[in-house]
Amino acid sequence: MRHDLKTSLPPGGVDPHGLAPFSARAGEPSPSPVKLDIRHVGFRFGSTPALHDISFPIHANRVTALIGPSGCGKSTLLRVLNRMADLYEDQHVEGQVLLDGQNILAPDVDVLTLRRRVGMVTQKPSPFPMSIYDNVAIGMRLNEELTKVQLDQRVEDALRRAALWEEVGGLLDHSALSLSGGQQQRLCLARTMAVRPEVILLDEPCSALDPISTARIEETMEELKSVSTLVIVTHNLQQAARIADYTAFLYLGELVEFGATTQLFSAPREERTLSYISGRMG
Ligand SMILES: Nc1ncnc2c1ncn2[C@@H]1O[C@H](COP(=O)(O)OP(=O)(O)OP(=O)(O)O)[C@@H](O)[C@H]1O
Repeated sequence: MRHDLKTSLPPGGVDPHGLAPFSARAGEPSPSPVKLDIRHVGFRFGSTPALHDISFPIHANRVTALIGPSGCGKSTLLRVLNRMADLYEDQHVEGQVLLDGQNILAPDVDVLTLRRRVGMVTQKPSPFPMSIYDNVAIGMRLNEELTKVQLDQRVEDALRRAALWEEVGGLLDHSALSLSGGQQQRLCLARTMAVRPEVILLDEPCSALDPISTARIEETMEELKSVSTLVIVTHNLQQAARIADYTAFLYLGELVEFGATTQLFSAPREERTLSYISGRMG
């Protein structure tokens, strides 16, 4: 059942800690085509269901946030979007995900090509056991013909966008495994951005970052929108309200509500969304 909850929230939405209203983005996002169309997606680990009949659009050159309590299926849905979920044993997926109109869940899709178009930054950083430079350069070396100068420039650009250049610019030949957890997280972000995917999936990309690095990554996401489509899983509702154009709220594997972030945080249509964003659930 739908409720009009408009009158129960302050303008801009509520803070789960009761500190201040969310500083939600102003106004509705301007229209843009659908890049990924999620249609009736279901997912099971063996006989255990994790996603039920999820349908919503991911708009091109916009940021879409996936929010919801722990275990509601956010990461699983993200992994379906570039077929990383294929790597689970005994997994069952149903429905369709159309990327520019083509169903990426079809069995004949080349997943390596798909993952070049739809890149992912996982929740747990996974740097390769090689130098910092090679970690960022590896995807470009495999996919593009670049001169050394071009490669150096792209590595620097990706590390700058990931707010890591100032810390590692002089240590590019050091092992990536010598970096701290937060630095490794930013390195993996640089590695994904360096190959310029059309869609970037980010699973809690700021979970190990300090506020300054978080702010820089949020600026980068804003910049990346001109060339990419972004989907971000975040537990930080303030962050979703700040950076996302659209937000999807999942609960127990179901999509409860999808809409423009401004609307979802200031005038949620569903009682469960209100409970979650006001800190009464989750
Ligand atoms: N490899 C797996 N095998 C079996 N069940 C799994 C597996 N991975 C996740 N699950 C289950 O699927 C459901 C969704 O998990 P998922 O990691 O997608 O949730 P989430 O919303 O991303 O959680 P969190 O916010 O804690 O990261 C949970 O019930 C989880 O226990």
